[in-house]
Amino acid sequence: MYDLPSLDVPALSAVNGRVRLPGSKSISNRVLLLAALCSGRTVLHELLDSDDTRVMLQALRLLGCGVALEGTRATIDGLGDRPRQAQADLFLGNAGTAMRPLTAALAVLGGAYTLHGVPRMHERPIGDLVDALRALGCRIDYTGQAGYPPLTIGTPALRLDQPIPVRGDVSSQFLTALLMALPLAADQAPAGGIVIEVQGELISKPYIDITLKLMARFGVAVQREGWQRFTIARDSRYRSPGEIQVEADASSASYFIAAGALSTGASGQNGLKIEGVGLDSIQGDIRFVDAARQMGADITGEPGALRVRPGRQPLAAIDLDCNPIPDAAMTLAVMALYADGPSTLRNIASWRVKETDRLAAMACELRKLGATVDEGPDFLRIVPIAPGHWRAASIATYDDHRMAMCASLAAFNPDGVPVRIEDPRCVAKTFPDYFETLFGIAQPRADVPVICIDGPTASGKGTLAAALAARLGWHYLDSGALYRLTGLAARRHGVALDAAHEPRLAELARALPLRFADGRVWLGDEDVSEAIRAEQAGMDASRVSALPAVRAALFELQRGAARLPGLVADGRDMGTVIFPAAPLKVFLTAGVQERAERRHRQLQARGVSVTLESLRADLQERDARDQARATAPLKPAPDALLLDNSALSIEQSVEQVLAWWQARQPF
Ligand SMILES: Nc1ncnc2c1ncn2[C@@H]1O[C@H](COP(=O)(O)OP(=O)(O)OP(=O)(O)O)[C@@H](O)[C@H]1O
Ligand SMILES: Nc1ccn([C@H]2C[C@H](O)[C@@H](COP(=O)(O)O)O2)c(=O)n1
Repeated sequence: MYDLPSLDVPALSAVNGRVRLPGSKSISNRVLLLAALCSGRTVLHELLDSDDTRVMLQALRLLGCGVALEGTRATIDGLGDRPRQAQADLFLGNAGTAMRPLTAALAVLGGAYTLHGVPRMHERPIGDLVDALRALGCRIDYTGQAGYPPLTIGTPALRLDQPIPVRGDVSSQFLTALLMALPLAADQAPAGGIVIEVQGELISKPYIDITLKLMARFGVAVQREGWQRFTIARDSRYRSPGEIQVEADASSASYFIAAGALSTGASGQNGLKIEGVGLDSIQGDIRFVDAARQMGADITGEPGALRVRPGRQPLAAIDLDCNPIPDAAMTLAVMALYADGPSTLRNIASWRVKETDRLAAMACELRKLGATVDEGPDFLRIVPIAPGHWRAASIATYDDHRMAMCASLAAFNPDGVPVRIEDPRCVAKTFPDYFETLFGIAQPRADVPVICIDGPTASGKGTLAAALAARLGWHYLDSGALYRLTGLAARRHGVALDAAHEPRLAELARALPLRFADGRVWLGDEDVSEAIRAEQAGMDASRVSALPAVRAALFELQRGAARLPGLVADGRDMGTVIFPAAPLKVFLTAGVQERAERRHRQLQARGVSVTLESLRADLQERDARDQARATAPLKPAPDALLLDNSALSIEQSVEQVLAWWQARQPF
């Protein structure tokens, strides 16, 4: 996950290959609660690991459930045969799929509970659900603003003989919450069962369908009359199905379907396989496929998977009632930017009470990209952006995961402008590794951005480059480590480090069995992290690096390190030979005495005893060799910016380079 203030997504041209998506949020939190409410043990496979499921899991633990988590597999021992905690304070973040159903379940069961969340959760209405619960005898009080969390829950005196009215036109989660909670009171039901009557036109019906299908898996079959009347039989009781496989998230699939549809060029033609969710999904957002097809996407179903290829381009404009797919419809809003005319997304008033007011947020952010957008009370009309008119924009995400994921689709613009995503961490709500997943299958429209840091020994290149990479969320290439590893491999094989053995040394370099993992460097089975940092290893590296065949052998490996979203590379020839087209090259220097002292302090800290004088001499010898060699000598690229950091702190050097980088950005 990118835990950064912002993430710059370079312009993208295509996606291809295969992608496996995390589990559905809607299914994950429903099955977690159902597993908690039944007797026996339920094993949930491919459960989503995200902010919203984490708050649910923590709440279930506090209520007394057995919860064991192993990767994406959760084992839940339900409260049907375990003592339930009669009191608990439950923090539910911004998870509507936890707040609403837990409110209903605990209000029906009774106890002394407090339910609260992040400030935005306290702005998301829950009054219609609370009214319905109070009408059947539940005791619920608001501790803040009436109609909104936080809430306290007491012990009910249930009256189940009359139909329970609930509004269906604000959020379908209120009905879902009642449906999942009321089987807990089935033993007190009248002979005809417990009846729920929906008032107003029910929105987001497919989500109710998921609820009913999952309740049936747990042994409770609800009788449905249209979308107005639901009856829970008197003998209803939750029973564990034993195991449940959670489908991949159909809403998350929408971003990859859109990316596949927007792909251009040969690399996108083979398409993208989206694994974990197929056309037979129980999730309502699978209907996004129909909308995307209507716009021209070429989507085929495979067992448990979808395949998307670019179809019609530009996409066809649409005019659609998006009520059944409120979440995935946000993806259509961005696809509309690439259409052949204005698109209208209707019946999306529920967007206003989601993680943010999504109607206002989407309109505002699409305009930043250059679109003309009309925002109505319950619709958006989006005029596409003509090629040549896309603007590089810094997109605000409003702590809303879907805003961030939608915004990334603007990177497929034909003008090749990058897009900046503010607070990319918000995707943790449903898809913590969204950007890593996208970058893993996306092709950049042009070269991946690279910042080169070259300079003499101990000038601080590695320290600066690693810090820059962390600040930007980019990859980091320590090219010196490759020469150090080659020198070490040669010593291990007894090969002399001289020109007479150049072909053999090049062979070793080409076949280095290297692995970088968890900050450690491995050569075959040996952890050589310390060994390659010895001063002798630096000197050996300097020797083998003077040989052209060795340099040639390591060329492709270094070039291949330039991966999305960007690379910071440090060495001697990053700017001159490996990445000559890099948009920012820095030649980092410091006085020789300063560098010798830094290295001296560094070695002392590692417990290595060496004199300052000998270090200084070694350093000068190494620099002289690196500068004098015929191939790729150490020297600044003609377009490099010089940075003498003798009198700068590490942080000052980092800020300086970031300022140079930012000055080159269009945002
Ligand atoms: N601006 C700075 N001010 C003070 N100390 C620094 C500065 N930059 C780096 N250092 C320190 O200098 C030491 C050498 O830095 P580093 O190892 O990053 O240099 P390098 O150029 O990558 O070296 P090499 O050429 O051997 O790879 C480290 O201990 C680092 O913390
Ligand atoms: N791009 C590079 C990187 C390193 N070398 C050589 C020259 C150095 O003396 C030696 C060790 O590098 P360090 O780890 O100290 O950065 O490797 C090179 O020629 N080209």
